[in-house]
Amino acid sequence: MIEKQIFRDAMSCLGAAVNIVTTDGPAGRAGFTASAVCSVTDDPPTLLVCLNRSASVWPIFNRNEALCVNTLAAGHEALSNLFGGKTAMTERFSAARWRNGATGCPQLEGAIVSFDCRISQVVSVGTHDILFCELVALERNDESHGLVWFDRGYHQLMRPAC
Ligand SMILES: NC(=O)c1ccc[n+]([C@@H]2O[C@H](COP(=O)([O-])OP(=O)(O)OC[C@H]3O[C@@H](n4cnc5c(N)ncnc54)[C@H](O)[C@@H]3O)[C@@H](O)[C@H]2O)c1
Ligand SMILES: Cc1cc2c(cc1C)N(C[C@H](O)[C@H](O)[C@H](O)COP(=O)(O)O)c1[nH]c(=O)[nH]c(=O)c1N2
Repeated sequence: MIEKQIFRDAMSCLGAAVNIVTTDGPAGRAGFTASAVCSVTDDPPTLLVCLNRSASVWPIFNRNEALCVNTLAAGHEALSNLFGGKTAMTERFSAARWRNGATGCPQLEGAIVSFDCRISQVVSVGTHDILFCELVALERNDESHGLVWFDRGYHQLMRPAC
């Protein structure tokens, strides 16, 4: 069996977009930073998000049946740290501007793209739940530069034309 630390060190070699995943609904509002997000199928358009069941936000996502994946732009590093740390939910949300999407989940103003989704299926694997998320609506912002989590740090990605 490969040790956990060896696995994490190897996974740190995979660059990934950084996202703030939000929810709102009967259990209230919550959000956390996630790099474990990817496309599953385009028919129906579906993403997946991996959420640690020990996270404080887990019961809230588990009860609400919707979420929004807000992909962060260059300049969002501090916001990402806030949603990735042990900070109070009011402090996390007061650090940025939000609007409500079609599902009622908070959409981050200035996100590169926001995927507003209904959670269609949940599969538990080890410590995490895989949330399969069917797209309801999306909002794009084609002007901002990108942000990637690679080698345990943030890296800005510039658009070619800028
Ligand atoms: N998938 C995740 O749950 C995940 C992903 C990235 C970061 N994080 C958390 O953010 C913090 C900082 O992470 P880091 O990248 O600086 O260093 P790290 O050594 O904790 O993680 C390195 C890489 O391993 C993977 N990873 C980390 N924790 C994991 C987990 N519990 N389950 C599955 N994969 C995991 C991720 O790809 C991560 O980028 C840590 O607390 C980490 O647990 C969690
Ligand atoms: C860059 C980066 C990327 C991720 C994370 C952190 C950071 C900094 N975290 C951890 C997650 O954001 C963190 O556990 C919670 O925000 C902490 O919440 P509580 O303090 O338990 O509310 C995280 N957690 C998770 O379950 N899935 C993920 O994909 C990621 N990815």
